[in-house]
Amino acid sequence: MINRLCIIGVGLIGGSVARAARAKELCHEIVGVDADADNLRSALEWGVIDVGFSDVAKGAANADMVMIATPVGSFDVIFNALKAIWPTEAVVTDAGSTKCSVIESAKRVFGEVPDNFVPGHPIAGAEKSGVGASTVDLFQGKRVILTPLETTSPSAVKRVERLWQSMGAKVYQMEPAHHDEVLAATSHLPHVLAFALTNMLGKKDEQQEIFQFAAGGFRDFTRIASSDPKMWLDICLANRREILPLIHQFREELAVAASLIEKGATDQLFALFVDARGARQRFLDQLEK
Ligand SMILES: NC(=O)C1=CN([C@@H]2O[C@H](COP(=O)(O)OP(=O)(O)OC[C@H]3O[C@@H](n4cnc5c(N)ncnc54)[C@H](O)[C@@H]3O)[C@@H](O)[C@H]2O)C=CC1
Ligand SMILES: O=C(O)C(=O)Cc1ccc(O)cc1
Repeated sequence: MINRLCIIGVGLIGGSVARAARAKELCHEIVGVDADADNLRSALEWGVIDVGFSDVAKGAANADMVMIATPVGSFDVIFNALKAIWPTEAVVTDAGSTKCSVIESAKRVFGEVPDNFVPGHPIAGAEKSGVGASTVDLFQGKRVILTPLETTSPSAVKRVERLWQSMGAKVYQMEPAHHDEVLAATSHLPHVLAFALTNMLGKKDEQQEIFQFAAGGFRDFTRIASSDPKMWLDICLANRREILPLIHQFREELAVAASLIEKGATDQLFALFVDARGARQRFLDQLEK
């Protein structure tokens, strides 16, 4: 049982952790920290958190579990604010979408990554943000990746693992660099593509009102372009090393498709669609495992 759970960033993810922790009775008290006064007020009013602070150090004082759920570009600021009161007896973890950048940030601020800091990432979320979008069951049946270092305390890892498991998630461990490589392909690249496509069509729409005639496929493909711009700015900058080569690779794949369409290369174009459908089916089959 956690006594005092401190959540820094009570948005979609932080708010959902708070709601799940409350519902599953995982802690006695939930302290929320948020830079956005309106968001913090809502979290208090709705009973998502018990106490609210705008000051990181005040909020984290005396907590035995701290979860950082702010955009990855804010981690230097958060770690610096925590430095003066770094809770050596507590476990500190995070939910950031990139892991090498978070670890680098900890190294910049502390010299080395504290052994009670467990980097983590729930592979669950939505295109919405803020505490108003948080739900009690966001992590139910979802995966969470922890990327501990060799120096990370095994008991701290266990406590974070148990926290996510208690919220219904399945926990995996990965090397931080491997995490960033995998997530660049399955999450970061698709978001960049959705933003780019929607942006391109948005410019056309000003002249042609094309969105009026968009079907379900457009909605499916572009849902994630409604995601928070600040969060995705931070992710793209933090993991640019992995994202950029994939964008170049995608360009080549698109050029192949364009050339096959141009040539009317029926068999090859058909094979490309068959291969893509097969790959997606393999992905769907894996989700059921
Ligand atoms: N949205 C998603 O689907 C997922 C997001 N993540 C990661 O989780 C983290 C949080 O994402 P969301 O909950 O979606 O964002 P959000 O925008 O819903 O919530 C973030 C909260 O952090 C607060 N905040 C920002 N900077 C702060 C600072 N310096 N001090 C205190 N509070 C600050 C904001 O006011 C906001 O309320 C990000 O690192 C994101 O990459 C991970 C998995 C899924
Ligand atoms: O909205 C969606 O489908 C997402 O893909 C949400 C998401 C966004 C960022 C992450 O790091 C993990 C999950």
